[in-house]
Amino acid sequence: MIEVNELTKRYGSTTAVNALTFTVRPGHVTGFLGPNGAGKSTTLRMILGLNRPTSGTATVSGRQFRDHPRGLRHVGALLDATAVHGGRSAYAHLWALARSNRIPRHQVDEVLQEVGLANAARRRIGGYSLGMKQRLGIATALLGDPPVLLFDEPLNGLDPEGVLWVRGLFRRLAAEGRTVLVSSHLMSEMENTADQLIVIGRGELIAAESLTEFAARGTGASVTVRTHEPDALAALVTAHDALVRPDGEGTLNVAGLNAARIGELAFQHGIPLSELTTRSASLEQAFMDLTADHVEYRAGESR
Ligand SMILES: Nc1ncnc2c1ncn2[C@@H]1O[C@H](COP(=O)(O)OP(=O)(O)OP(=O)(O)O)[C@@H](O)[C@H]1O
Repeated sequence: MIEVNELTKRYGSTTAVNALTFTVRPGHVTGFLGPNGAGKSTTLRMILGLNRPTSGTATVSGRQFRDHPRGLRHVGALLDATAVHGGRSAYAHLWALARSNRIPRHQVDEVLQEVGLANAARRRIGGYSLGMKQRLGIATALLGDPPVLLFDEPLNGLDPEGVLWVRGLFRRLAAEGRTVLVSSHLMSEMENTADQLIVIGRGELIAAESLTEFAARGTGASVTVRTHEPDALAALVTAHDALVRPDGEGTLNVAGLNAARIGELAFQHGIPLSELTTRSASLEQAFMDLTADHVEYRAGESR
């Protein structure tokens, strides 16, 4: 369990994290989402005791990280996969960490096997691709077999097979009863990865709910209607307060009325329809709508 309470971090006049409060429960993969600069990495670093909060607290299994004697056996984390000594081999890197955390050697072999790096373990990390470095970062997080795991943008640089593997791994770790927190700035990465979401923007909490609840927000759903009498249908639904946008030959995009009501109106007025399809807004769109007021940088605008 991770508990963040009124957590705040200021850098001079910049408030990176502002009175953030949330709980991450075991047994779930929790997505930690927010646009670039929202404060995700700063929050993760405070949970890990790497940054000191200006105020508030962050605890893991009820204790602040710096008070915990078990190190990597307490929390495993992947923060920046490229921040490793390029001259060492993956094996040497993991074995050094294992020794200093009193982790038995066989766990080095096990995690290398788990992440698919067993055959590359003796090669210099400097020659690794970004995807291989991400796998090594995940191996490092798993090394101490910890009950709580944090991953900052772990899908960066992974190929599609790697993404599928990571999703399966996270689900398995959660099913084992561990607490798994995964950050991303892309909803599309989280919708098949996480079952719980914490959404932040400009350092503040925007939403903490299940993916199902998030999807049910259903902002911006519209209906695509095809007919050979588009003008008559457009006039009809507009008279019932719908918004209509032509969408190609004989096709209208209608917002503000549901498909059942549009079908009923068309039937009553003798307008034949050849298509009537509800298009729910994508989760990505719902995420963008939700965080629109909290985006620090936006194309074509100065701050
Ligand atoms: N060491 C620092 N000194 C000054 N400002 C900082 C520092 N670290 C972070 N910030 C600022 O704090 C805010 C939050 O940054 P943070 O890296 O935590 O966001 P993020 O959500 O992880 O973003 P990204 O998805 O781009 O990694 C940003 O405005 C950033 O510029």
